[in-house]
Amino acid sequence: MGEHGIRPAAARHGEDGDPSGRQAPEVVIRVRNLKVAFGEKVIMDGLDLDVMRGEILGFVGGSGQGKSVLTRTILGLVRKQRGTIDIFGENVDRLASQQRRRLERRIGVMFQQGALFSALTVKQNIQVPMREYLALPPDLLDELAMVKLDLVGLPQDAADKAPSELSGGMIKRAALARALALDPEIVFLDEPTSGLDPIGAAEFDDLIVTLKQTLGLTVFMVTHDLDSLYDACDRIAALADRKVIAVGPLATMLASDHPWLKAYFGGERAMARQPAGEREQNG
Ligand SMILES: Nc1ncnc2c1ncn2[C@@H]1O[C@H](COP(=O)(O)OP(=O)(O)OP(=O)(O)O)[C@@H](O)[C@H]1O
Repeated sequence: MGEHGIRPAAARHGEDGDPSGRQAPEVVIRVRNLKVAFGEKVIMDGLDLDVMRGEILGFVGGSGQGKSVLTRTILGLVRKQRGTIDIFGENVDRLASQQRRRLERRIGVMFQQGALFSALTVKQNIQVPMREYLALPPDLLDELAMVKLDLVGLPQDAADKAPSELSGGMIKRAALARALALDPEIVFLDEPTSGLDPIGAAEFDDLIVTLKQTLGLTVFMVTHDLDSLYDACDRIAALADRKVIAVGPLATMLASDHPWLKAYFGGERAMARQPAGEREQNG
């Protein structure tokens, strides 16, 4: 265990003892037997989920099933009734406030619709987490914000614009830049491509895949977007009946007998995405 209770990345490598040199995939988020309820209304009960380092996990489920609630529970924004949540191998309930703060720095979040502060410029928005967690002089903060803009493919002149002056796609990118402000290891994206046209959505998916490949980012992405599930996600987890009912690569979803998954991945839009051979097998 590291000095502060959260192990540094280097210490995690080479400790699984596989003589072939292969490492077992590292679980960075482990949720077990989770129960969340609002009063009498139980949203999830007995929910288990693992998120692996370096993967893009797509999280799907019908509207109102609790995808956002699960995200917010993992982030510590919603109280759970039961269960454990380990992040980077640490039970989040046992973290002292200093450790909790260090953990927060390792996680970036992009809420639905971008949720930028409308009174701040793009640059100031990106600097919000930096100001909260880093004590850096203003010129260095400016430089860092420019690096983040570049990372998400926004032009430098977007820095001094207000969110209201940006297109939908640019807002998403600015929000992603803010989520990446502290060089997190995990990012949570809540419906990142909603409201984008298909080309903008595909470009955003490509960006996420590139960031995963270049930064080794782990991505937890709540999405309804079939294209993202097909093109960007390494694995998919499906929420229904208050639990994760299936988790695995796309093939696992396509092979599932669960009625919701059959309807979702076997619907007309989904079938149009599949190559003819797969369509026959799954139809
Ligand atoms: N703070 C809260 N108090 C009471 N009920 C809540 C609260 N937050 C969420 N809920 C309820 O929890 C359920 C799950 O909501 P959630 O937003 O997680 O669904 P979702 O799967 O993300 O849906 P969508 O795909 O439509 O965004 C809903 O019935 C919602 O009304």
